[in-house]
Amino acid sequence: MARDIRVKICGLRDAAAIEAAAQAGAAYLGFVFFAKSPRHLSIAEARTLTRQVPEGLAKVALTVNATDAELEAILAEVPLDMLQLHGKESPERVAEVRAKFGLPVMKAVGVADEADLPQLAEYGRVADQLLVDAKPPKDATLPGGNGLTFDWRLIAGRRWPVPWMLAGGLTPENVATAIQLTGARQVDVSSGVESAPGVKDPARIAAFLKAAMA
Ligand SMILES: O=C(O)c1ccccc1NCC(=O)[C@H](O)[C@H](O)COP(=O)(O)O
Repeated sequence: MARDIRVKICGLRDAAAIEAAAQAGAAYLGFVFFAKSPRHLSIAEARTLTRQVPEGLAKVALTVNATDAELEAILAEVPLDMLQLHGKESPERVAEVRAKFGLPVMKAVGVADEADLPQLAEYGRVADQLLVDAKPPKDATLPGGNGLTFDWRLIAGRRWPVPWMLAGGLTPENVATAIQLTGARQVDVSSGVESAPGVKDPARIAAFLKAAMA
């Protein structure tokens, strides 16, 4: 029987990948606004690309410590359904962005060990959703999209007051095990469905969705 799992494909940069994700049943598409990322889109590129997203898929803007002015500039041009805050935004900043911009906010929290878990409860009080991601290494250039997993047993059976999504090093090969171990109802992937950094592979996108939902 098919599982009712909602999948987010993050870091989309081309129409073929959007089509593959939509056809295979993705629920969310992520667009990265972070200049250091190989998945970065300019506002003009994002405006063009988001026009190709079929009705019903949630378009998520991923930002890192963005200022109000940066968020305003994105939202003035690009039709979006959710903001993903993937930097060091405090719980107060999450609440402020949510109130100011009127969109649901998903806060990413990096997990490496037990000590990282209280943050999830804290952000769960102010965000609409949580992205439970692998913590980036100290010397990483990117705060996410690094293709690293964390010990899924750390969050097995844990629940937070808002919906949450599992991320970090997921692939078509390991996503079913990750879902089984953690009880996640939503999963997110970026580098695990790429053929090179920033280059999405439509076949791997389809395989990921199939494995997540099987
Ligand atoms: O993907 C990026 O380039 C990125 C850049 C800056 C901040 C966050 C970024 N990605 C965040 C995501 O939501 C990824 O999908 C998530 O971290 C999982 O990535 P991966 O381990 O590559 O599947």
